Amino acid sequence: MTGTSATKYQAWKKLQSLHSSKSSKLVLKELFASDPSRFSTLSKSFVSSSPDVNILLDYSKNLVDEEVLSSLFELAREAGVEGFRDDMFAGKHINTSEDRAVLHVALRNPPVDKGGFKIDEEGVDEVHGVLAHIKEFSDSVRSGAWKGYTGKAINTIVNIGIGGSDLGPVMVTEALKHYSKRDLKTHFVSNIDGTDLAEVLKLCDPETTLFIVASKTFTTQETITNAESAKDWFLQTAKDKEHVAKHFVALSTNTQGVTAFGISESNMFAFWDWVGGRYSLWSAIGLSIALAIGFDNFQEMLDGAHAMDKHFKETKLEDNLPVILALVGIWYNDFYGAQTQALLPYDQYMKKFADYFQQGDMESNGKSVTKDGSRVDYETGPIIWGQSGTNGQHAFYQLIHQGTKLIPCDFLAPIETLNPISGGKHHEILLSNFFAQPEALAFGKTEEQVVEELGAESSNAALVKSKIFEGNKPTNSILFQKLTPGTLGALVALYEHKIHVQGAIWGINSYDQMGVELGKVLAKAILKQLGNEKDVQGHDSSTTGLIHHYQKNRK
Ligand SMILES: O=P(O)(O)OC[C@H]1O[C@H](O)[C@@H](O)[C@@H](O)[C@@H]1O
Repeated sequence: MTGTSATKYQAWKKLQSLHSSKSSKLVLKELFASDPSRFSTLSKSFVSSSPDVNILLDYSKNLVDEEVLSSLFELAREAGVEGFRDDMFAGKHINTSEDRAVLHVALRNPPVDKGGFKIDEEGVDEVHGVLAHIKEFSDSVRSGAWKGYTGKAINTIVNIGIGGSDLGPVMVTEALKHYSKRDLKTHFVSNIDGTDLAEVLKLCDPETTLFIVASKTFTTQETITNAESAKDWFLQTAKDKEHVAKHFVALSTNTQGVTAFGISESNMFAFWDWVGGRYSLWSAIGLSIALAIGFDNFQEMLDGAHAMDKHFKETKLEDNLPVILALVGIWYNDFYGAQTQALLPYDQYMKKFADYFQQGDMESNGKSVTKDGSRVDYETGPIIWGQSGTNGQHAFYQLIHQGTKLIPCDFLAPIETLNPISGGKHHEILLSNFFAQPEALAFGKTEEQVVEELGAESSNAALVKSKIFEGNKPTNSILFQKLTPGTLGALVALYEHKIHVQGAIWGINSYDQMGVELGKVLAKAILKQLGNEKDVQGHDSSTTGLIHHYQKNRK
């Protein structure tokens, strides 16, 4: 069961021996040649009618055969993935180190009488009330009914937050820009570097700007400092503190912190400790999303995620998209020694998708002890990276094709574009690349092909070698109908559940983030010492030397 060291599972041992005995025989060219129905066997669809979502996952271009796949599913069963999944949906405290439930699925759960899951946990029955508050508020700002302190409507939103209180809204407002209200500008300030806030404030008019202070804990140094500075900037013009109420709202679980900051409770949108920061875009943290794209679109995104939740909860493992993605990922991560996983959306709107899942995946599964406190003796979470195609093709694909590292890639693309300019020509070119890259990665180019192509020049042996593509590089292809709010919701939930399944198999706690603490504590201690050289105490010679160098040279 979860918390167990993964190497103890029989299926894990079996996979190790399968890797030793047959990895050299898992050659995509041969696997495809010997099985004409490989694509139809190893591709699965997720279909929802409300909202309308259609996602095809083709995982046939992976270095797996029937035996490997069935052992991977055995591993999932042996590790108790199904029970652990059900525990999450039931509100059990699967975040053991913090003794918390993990209920981002409750944020997109319809009422039980409308087909929602029954979840018992404090706060769950408040979810729809907060959604109603988000609707009421976003409708009133978008319609112009909400007025700033001089009676003007709001035309600029500034979300101040960091990590999970920033990355989700940033990714989604970009991904769903097509649906956004263009006369309402949305900006995001996250970095403590004053440049971030200063540059955004240059674009704002205090009379027409609404600041959203987004922080689960309301103690995060970057966010509180940025919010204080934004308030000072606002009051330089507005003068009267009473006006803050019209221009500042808060998204938080910390009512006391919010009111101490000067934001009234009626301008606070609550959420609960069972919402992890990196899983919070579905909560009040999504207020900037609802403002940008309207509440109906926000709701459709929640519904798309819920449809994926149902699929994850109710579909047998062999047909379960998040489980399949998780298991093939584990095959490369733990048996082939792959260090990274690339996310490559062929949709410009999804250009922040990989950035978003850097936190989603790496903060969740970047752990090295199991839930029962033992050091793992296997690899856990992969390094997530990527960017939108075809830009990546002209930047880093060289290394994926011909470098020495194994980089499993997920390719994602919409069948229909939202911008069919020039008669759809751009989209056809984009998709031809989406189809070509996984094909090239899988099947490569042999020496014979290169020699034939080069003709007379083939006497140059080095040139021939440089043009060979070894191939056999694994990919998943995810083809969805169109980038609608519902589809985006389903795609994000797909990857969330992939992370959950991998964490369950590795026996780690995917829902705490102790690793972000130490640096924060040290920075606070150092901040107190920066004023005076004499105060710089308790550090190694490198850190002391760096601080002294700064102190001597600052102006
Ligand atoms: O919303 P908050 O509380 O400001 O936290 C912002 C971020 O802080 C830390 O980096 C982590 O805990 C993240 O998971 C979190 O998203």
